[in-house]
Amino acid sequence: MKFTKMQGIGNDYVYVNAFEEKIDDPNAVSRFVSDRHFGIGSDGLIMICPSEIADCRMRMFNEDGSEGAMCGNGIRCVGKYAYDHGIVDSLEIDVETKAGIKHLSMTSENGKVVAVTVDMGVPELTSELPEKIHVNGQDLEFTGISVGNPHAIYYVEDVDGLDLEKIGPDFENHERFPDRVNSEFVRVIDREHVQMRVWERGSGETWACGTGATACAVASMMHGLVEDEVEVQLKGGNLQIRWDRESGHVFMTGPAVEVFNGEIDLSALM
Ligand SMILES: N[C@@H](CCC[C@H](N)C(=O)O)C(=O)O
Repeated sequence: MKFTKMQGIGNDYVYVNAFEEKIDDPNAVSRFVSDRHFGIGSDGLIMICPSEIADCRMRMFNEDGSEGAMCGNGIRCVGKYAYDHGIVDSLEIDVETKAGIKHLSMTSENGKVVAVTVDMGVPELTSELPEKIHVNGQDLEFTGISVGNPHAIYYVEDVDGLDLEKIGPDFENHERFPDRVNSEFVRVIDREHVQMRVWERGSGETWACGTGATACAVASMMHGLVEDEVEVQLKGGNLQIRWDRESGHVFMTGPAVEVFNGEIDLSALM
């Protein structure tokens, strides 16, 4: 199988051009290629597929093989791949996802895409503002936001000090979230900057999460903690999030990078 390794601020996926490649069992392929010791090494698998209603379609799979409805860092890389590899010839494109069609506005340098702004749509509050929860032996408060996939935002004083490998699974699998949840741990730095770490459903701690950063920014805006345009600082870099309250749409801007191309033998899976 031919693939391209790409990353958006350290949230890395194996991308497969499904206009040319066929994958019979993407869940198993995702588990196989994601393995950082026996596979390629990634947070999951993303397929760039033909679409009947948009310029292309993104299917994303977490490291554990589960399919996600939306991926903020992934969709920026899908846009870059589609433009740089000639699937589209416009810097303004629509990408079909399981969470609906997303519009991408891309910026290029020397004919290659370097940054992408994604219209993430209208976020939805999925909890009380905030809601109490007993998790990991503590009484905490979270704010639930859906941007096509589910997020729970927790405000903490010491983001760097959290042992996410230890506590993450309790947050992900809490009974309040029957479909599991992506969990964001957030510190407000000032009215224009927040720091965030994420424990992703299906992939564990990743260096960044675009939908998570969007949800965290929107929660912070709803709580009146920050302005309507904010920089979210993650382990792998920064994302700009802007909420246009008039239309309700939220926009995420960040880089997209191609790391290398390769070919992998999948016969071990057959
Ligand atoms: N890393 C992604 C989110 C991937 C999907 C998520 N783990 C889920 O299962 O909902 C991002 O950048 O948004």
